[in-house]
Amino acid sequence: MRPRVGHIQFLNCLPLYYGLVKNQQILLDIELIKGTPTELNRKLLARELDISPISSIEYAQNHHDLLLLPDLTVSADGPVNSIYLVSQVPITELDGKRIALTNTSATSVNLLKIIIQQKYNFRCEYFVCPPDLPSMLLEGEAALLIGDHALRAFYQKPPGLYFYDLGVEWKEFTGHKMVYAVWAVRKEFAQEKPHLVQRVYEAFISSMQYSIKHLEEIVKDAARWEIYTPEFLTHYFRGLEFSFDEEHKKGLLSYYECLAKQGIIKPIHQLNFIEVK
Ligand SMILES: C=C(O[C@@H]1C=C(C(=O)O)C=C[C@H]1O)C(=O)O
Repeated sequence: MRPRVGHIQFLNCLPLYYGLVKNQQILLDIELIKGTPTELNRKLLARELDISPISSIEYAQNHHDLLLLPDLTVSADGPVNSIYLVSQVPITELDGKRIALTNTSATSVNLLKIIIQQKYNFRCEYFVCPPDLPSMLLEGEAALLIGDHALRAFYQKPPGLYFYDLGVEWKEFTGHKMVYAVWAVRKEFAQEKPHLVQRVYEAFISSMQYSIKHLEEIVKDAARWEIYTPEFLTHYFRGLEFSFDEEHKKGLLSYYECLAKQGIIKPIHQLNFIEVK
């Protein structure tokens, strides 16, 4: 059976997908399954996927069953430009209010809870719903959107709303980079088929390297189908980081520490990676 590999169906992962498409052979040798982060999180744990990008919190919650792929994340150093708390009042007036959370996210909904409680010292009430801004704001004072839903909302900026980039809030609060997604493989699969994991890993790494060199080409292709200007897309992609270096590790462990402090996860101090050649 070909390895079943997840793909986040947001523009933020287009640079990683783009290079795979250029490498036609790998697309014949894997089954690529698209979904939102929460769909992919669920599928990897349900053994419906073998390797996938998942929400970074999901690794912390299931690290006994998973291994990380080195050198790959979806991260940002400050502004991420596609994770917004959209509010009808300034953020400083949100204490005690209801906040709608998109059902597509796991990392960012918990990042928001950290920001609200540990940075602002507020208590809010949260409810989860599909990412539709008008209906979210009917019931909530503010709404959290991620990925393409957040990008679109920001681009079309309805009047009278305040937009808070969670990457900026996190950077102000901790001084760290923020890691939103990591690539993980089920431990069992990695033990049984290390050569396949190596192959998929190499394909993603060369895809990432291709994309960094050919950003203009990706923007041009994407702009044909999207509402955004090429300048907007270039700025968006340039703000994203796909690597996993020491600074990303520090940022990720600091996020895990904040989550544990708030009782959302059990403490985790170590990241376990597959061995690659
Ligand atoms: C940068 C983003 O990061 C995403 C946010 C995720 C989450 O909140 O669980 C998961 C995967 C990432 O692709 C985004 O969606 O805009």
